[in-house]
This record gives sequence, C-alpha cells and structure tokens, in this order.
Amino acid sequence: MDNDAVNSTTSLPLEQVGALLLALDDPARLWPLLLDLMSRHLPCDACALLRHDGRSGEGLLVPLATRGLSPDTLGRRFELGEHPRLRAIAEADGGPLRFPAGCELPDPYDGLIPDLSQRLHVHDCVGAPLNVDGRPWGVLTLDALNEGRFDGWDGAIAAWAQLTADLATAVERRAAQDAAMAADGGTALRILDDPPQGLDFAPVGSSPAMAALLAEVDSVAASDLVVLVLGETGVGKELVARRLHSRSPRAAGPLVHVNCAALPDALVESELFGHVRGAFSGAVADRRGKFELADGGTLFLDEVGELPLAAQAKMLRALQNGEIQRVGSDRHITVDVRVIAATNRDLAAEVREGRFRADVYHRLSVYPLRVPPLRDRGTDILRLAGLFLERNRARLGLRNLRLSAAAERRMLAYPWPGNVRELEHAIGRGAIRARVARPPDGGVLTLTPADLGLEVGEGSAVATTVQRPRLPEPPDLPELPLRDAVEDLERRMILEHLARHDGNWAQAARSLGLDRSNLFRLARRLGLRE
Ligand SMILES: Nc1ncnc2c1ncn2[C@@H]1O[C@H](COP(=O)(O)OP(=O)(O)OP(=O)(O)O)[C@@H](O)[C@H]1O
Repeated sequence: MDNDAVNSTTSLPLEQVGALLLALDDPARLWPLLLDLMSRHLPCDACALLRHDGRSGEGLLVPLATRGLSPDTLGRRFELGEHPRLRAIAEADGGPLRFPAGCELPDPYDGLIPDLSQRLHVHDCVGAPLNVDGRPWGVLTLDALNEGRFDGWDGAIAAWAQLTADLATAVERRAAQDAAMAADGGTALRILDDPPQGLDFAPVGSSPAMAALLAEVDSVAASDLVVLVLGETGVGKELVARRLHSRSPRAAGPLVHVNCAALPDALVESELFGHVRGAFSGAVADRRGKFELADGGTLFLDEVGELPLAAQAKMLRALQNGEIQRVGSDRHITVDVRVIAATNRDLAAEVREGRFRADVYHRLSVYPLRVPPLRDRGTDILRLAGLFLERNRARLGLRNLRLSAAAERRMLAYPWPGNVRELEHAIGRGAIRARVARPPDGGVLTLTPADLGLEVGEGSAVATTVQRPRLPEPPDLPELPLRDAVEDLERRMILEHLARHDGNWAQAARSLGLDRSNLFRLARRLGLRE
C-alpha cells in the first residue's frame, strides 16, 4: 500500500482499515502504516507502538513503530521500572489513560519529540494498554502539543487502540501458525514479525543492508552448516553468531564462545580439545575442551584467523567428522557440534601467505556471511545511537540524553572505522564529557558534535581508545560556601573516575576507595543517579 492508498483509506470505517492493513502480510510494514493512518485520524503530533520484550516478561518495552518522534527512538528500550507513565499505561485495565498537561509523572519521550523538547511540560498524552488473548502485549501512546487537544476524543482513541490490539492478535496467531508449519517441515512463506529479543543479542537495525543480513542469518540458522561471519572490527559479528545459535534447533543446547586470539599458544589444543591427566605438567586431572563442552550445541570460534597452524591441523578432523582427541589420549571422541567462526581478517589472503591452512579455510567458509560496516547502514546509525543513549541515560541518572541536530548530522557523515563498538564508545564518552562540562537542563542533556569528538574526514585513529574528557580546572579557592564546594569537588571526582573507567561504577568505586553502595548513595545525594 503506498501513500495514496493510505490517503484513500482514511475515510473508511475502522474494520475495513484493519482488513486492508492485515492484507499487507508483513508486520514490518503494517505497524508504520497503522501509525500513519492513526496520526491522520486522531489529533496527535506524535505516536508510538511499543511491545513488551518477550524475554524479559513485561518489564521492558521495545518500540515497533513511531511517528513524530526523533529517529533514535526506535533504538531505545523503555524499562517500566524507570518510566512510571509507561508502567501506568501497561497496567491500566480500563482502557486508554489520559495524562493531562502538568502531570507529575515524567514523560518517557522527554526530548524525543523534536518540536516539543522545549515545552514538554505543557502537552497532553494518552496511552492505551494492548492485550493479546488476555495477556499484555504492548502499549500505544499518543502525544499532542497543545493542552486539552484530546478532549472529546476518548471514544475514537479507544477504537484505534482496539483496532491495534486486534491487529496484534491477528499477527501473533499468524506467526504461531507459520512457526508450527515450519516445525512440521512446511515452508513458512510469510516474513514473521521479528520477536523482540533481550538486549544482548538483538542486533538493532532495519537498513536494507542489515535487513538482508538478518534474513540470511535466520534462514541459515535452521541448518547445521558451518558459518563464517566476516566483517570489519566492531560490526557485530558476535551478535550475529549468537542470533544464529538462538534461532537454530540447537538453541536449547550450549553456545560456547572461544576467543582464539586470547588463547596462549601452549594451551590452545588443550583448551579446544581437552586433555587427560598427566598429559603435561600441570594436567592434574582429565579435562574436557571447548568442543566437548559444546556437544549438542554451537561452538563459536571468534577471531579464528589467530589460531596457530598446529591447532588448525587438529581442527580439521573435528570439522570433517566431529572427531576430537584430548591431548595425551589415543581415544577418539565424537561430538555433535555446529561450528560458527568469525574473523575480521581476509582469510583467503592469510591462506595465500601460508598463515592459514587452505583445507581448514574451505571447511570453515561453507557459508560465509558478511556483516556490513556501520557507514553502509544509513539511519541505523541513529537507531543504534538511541540504544546507547538510553543505556547511558540510565547510567548517569538523567531524565533524558539526546543528540542535537548537528550531532545527528555528524554521526551520519562520519565513516565509523571502528563501527558499532566505536559508536557505543563515542556516546558513552560523549555523555560523560557533557555531564562534566555542563549541568543538565531539567535533567535533559543534549550531546553536541564537540561532545562526541568525531572528526569527519579523518575517522578515529584508534577506535577503541577511551579518551578522557577534559575536566574544567577546579578553582583554587572556590567562591562557594564550604559545603557546596565540598559537594562540587565530590561530584567532579566521581565523574572524573567514572570517565576514567568508561562509566563503570564498580571500578570507579574501587579507584575512589569507596564501597560501591556508598558510592551509589553519595551519587544519589549529589544528583548523579536517580
Ligand atoms: N546491531 C547491533 N545492535 C546492538 N548492538 C550492537 C549491534 N552491533 C554491534 N553491537 C554492539 O557493538 C559492540 C561490538 O559488537 P561485536 O563484539 O559483536 O563486534 P565484532 O564484530 O564481533 O567485533 P570484533 O571484530 O572486535 O570481534 C558490542 O557491544 C555489541 O553489543
């Protein structure tokens, strides 16, 4: 359905709108279109559809589609514990809930509605809980710039919320049917809605490059093929490996991660294949290696290009027929392991230069998957930024952390040689730098290009180097009452130590010589945490 079709549907009765949307057969397009239609019908300036994260119960809401909110919102995750307004909506049992202007509960989109950021306190908001088969599924939110805009619209809002819940029910049932068909060996032709995953292995992204990759990941996940995940440093190869495992029939089995670059040469073989007692000095007992530990599951060989040649030779047999031999033993053990390997090296070139065995390379590269660099992912950059802004917001106890328009432009123009990891660090550093440099405005901190320190045209020389923020010099004798001066110094020291440890509170506590809970208490008293 294109925009003209959307326009022509706005005069249709709601059930027909619902039927038209369902015929789309693709939830990825359905939800944005639904919000398009809704924002034409209802007097809102922004709206969003959020779904409970399947893996963390009803504690976390993940946006599925938004209208009128800044682009990074789609990358954010809303913990109900931190957003009382969303919690109230999710728990409401009598339908939509109104939050008139002046409502005390903090707004979850504070700073995320571009035109509203300056006068958020004078706007109206409505939220509706959405249930599927009697169970909480998500929430719908509507925001309006002017006070009282939703007066008299309660019935219409409730009808749209009901339509949304009906669509969600239809989508869920269809997904369940498709999953059952796929399990029966039938082919699920429809594109299933991406079930929300926990933060740890849900790669954020919907650019064409990422969508193509994720579709490929999901189709190869079902097989037992060896997959070689390729891509520059920090692009998210490990996340792809985790997703391959979690969507494979081995998901209930172990996922064993081996960082081949971190294995000392002398121990590589024993780590991978295990050893028997007495195999070498120090081998005081029999020990299983990673291949055996991964039996029935997946073995993820990260940075496989770093594996020494001797270990590669032994690996060949394991890759060929699942047979391994513990160091010091003659006995062959058969394991049932699916291997996923990852590297940022050009393995074919390593083979040509004699640093990697050709036979192992051929076994590993049965199904190569290339993760695109961040610079090729368009506005996914801003979605990912949203994810990291939200994490830092919580960490620094801010009401909101957002990007200025210039910072967004800079991020889109920057080449990101260190990819997503560099983005994560740029935001973590930038947030702390900005927090040190200026007080938040009503709990809201806006990051500028200077905070992010991204020089377009150069790229960052060392993507993972953590630069310390430049701290303002403390005045020799502050013109402040003693108590304020002491608090000021305490605040600066905490922030400086946090910056030194890249935002890690436990390490900051250690270097400040404080117990972690005492540091938390002090930080709360100083307004650095909630
Ligand atoms: N699409 C994504 N969504 C959310 N977080 C991501 C995404 N891609 C990467 N990250 C985060 O970026 C960081 C780097 O990702 P990861 O370790 O998977 O990269 P990698 O390609 O394996 O890096 P390396 O080449 O150094 O091993 C991690 O903190 C990861 O959680």
